[in-house]
Amino acid sequence: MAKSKIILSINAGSSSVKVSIYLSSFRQEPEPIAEIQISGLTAPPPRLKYIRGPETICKDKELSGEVNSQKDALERILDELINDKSFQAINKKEDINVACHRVVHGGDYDCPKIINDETYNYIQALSDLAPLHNAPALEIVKFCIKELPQTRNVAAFDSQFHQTIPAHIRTYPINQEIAKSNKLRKYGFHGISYSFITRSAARFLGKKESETNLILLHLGSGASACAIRNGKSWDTSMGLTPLAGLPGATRSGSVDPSLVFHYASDVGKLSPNSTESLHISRAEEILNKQSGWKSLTGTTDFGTIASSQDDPTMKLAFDIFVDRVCGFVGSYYVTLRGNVDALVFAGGIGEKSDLLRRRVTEDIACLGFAVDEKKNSMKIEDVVQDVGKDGARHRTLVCQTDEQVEMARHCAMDDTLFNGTAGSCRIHGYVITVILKISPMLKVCPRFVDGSLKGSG
Ligand SMILES: Nc1ncnc2c1ncn2[C@@H]1O[C@H](COP(=O)(O)OP(=O)(O)O)[C@@H](O)[C@H]1O
Ligand SMILES: CC(=O)OP(=O)(O)O
Ligand SMILES: [Mg+2]
Repeated sequence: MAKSKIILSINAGSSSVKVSIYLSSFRQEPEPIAEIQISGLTAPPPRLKYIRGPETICKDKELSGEVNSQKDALERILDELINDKSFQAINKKEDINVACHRVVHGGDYDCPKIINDETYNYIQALSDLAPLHNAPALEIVKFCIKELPQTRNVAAFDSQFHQTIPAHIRTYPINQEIAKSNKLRKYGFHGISYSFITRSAARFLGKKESETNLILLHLGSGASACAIRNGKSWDTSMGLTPLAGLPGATRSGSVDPSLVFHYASDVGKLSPNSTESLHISRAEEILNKQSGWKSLTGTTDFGTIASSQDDPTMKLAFDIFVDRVCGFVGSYYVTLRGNVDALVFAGGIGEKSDLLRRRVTEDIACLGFAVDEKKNSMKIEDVVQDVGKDGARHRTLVCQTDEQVEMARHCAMDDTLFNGTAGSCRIHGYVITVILKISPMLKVCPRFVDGSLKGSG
């Protein structure tokens, strides 16, 4: 019987870093032993929450100036875990066997990969297509490779779940030669979350996943919608990048593409914040980082917007969100031909704002969705909770999504990720030595290239 391993699941979102720690045996459900997160990176001061087993160690501690990026957040999280003498599972860095990283843009990858030279470079090349996510996630990967040399690093991709989107939905009506050579298509994101929600909702409904049709809403700092047809992604609102579709904390969501040319004369130029690892134009920077709730209201916290509806500015932001969300629900209702087992709300806003759920369901009542006022205003405590009105044509659910456990599951269920060979990685001058398990994989997988090991996941 193989030894249990400690898996660290690292979810670097645009406004938070959430880390869950699991004790895991091969092909068993990972057992959660602690979770720790730093949120509010776009609405300082950031806040720390740490739960170990049944104990809440720290609920909502304000952090002073030292945490400014996702990498800072992970550094702080690791310090907290290693210095917690009561946390027996991790006494030293070497106790962490696998670090699984949420990487938003995985291009054509359709499954998680061990991070080695090849996969690292592939992900880095996609950084410009997920400017709020891939570069910060890679900073975290780099940090782990340097600080946790004994740990196997795995990347799980938000885009991998959407590889099933059919050609007529994922193709943009542009020159197809250019589209193919530049890989311009709809990729879609939040897929790790959608995979968790689909499985959880199907189980809740007592249906086989492969027979379940859902409209899913992951509404957090970044927000998107997804149509699930027979358990698989059929359409989703984000596209080539996570900017498309719904507005978010700092993102505009979809706007007329020509808007960019009318915004200001210099927005096409490279932003001063462009770096070696991320080339971003002023236009992309404005639409990704200086739009959305921040530009409309001054806050990125949708909780504040929802609770300030007497203020016309806050009301406008809220109404815009309801309008755009309803637009996608209507569109996905049609693309699923009305075969919808449930509408599911998830993500920070979807799980916490009963007002948003009520307003959206009121506006799509013509499709047969309705929430029960009492059920909808109750605290969401289960993984999936029914908030729908008895007798409504379609069910309405809330799912407390868990991207970290979904990633840990990938690692626990897959032989290569859990037991396989880890490739070493040479990044920015660091040559990282790894636990190289002498295995049959050696024959087919890794090859030495100028001193570093190039392996495939
Ligand atoms: N009570 C609340 N009502 C509405 N929105 C909330 C509430 N609490 C938190 N939020 C929103 O949830 C967002 C975070 O969602 P989350 O899914 O955790 O974000 P991330 O995209 O960083 O993963 C915050 O930006 C905040 O706007
Ligand atoms: C893809 C995306 O927007 O992720 P998040 O909501 O975590 O920022
Ligand atoms: Mg998120």
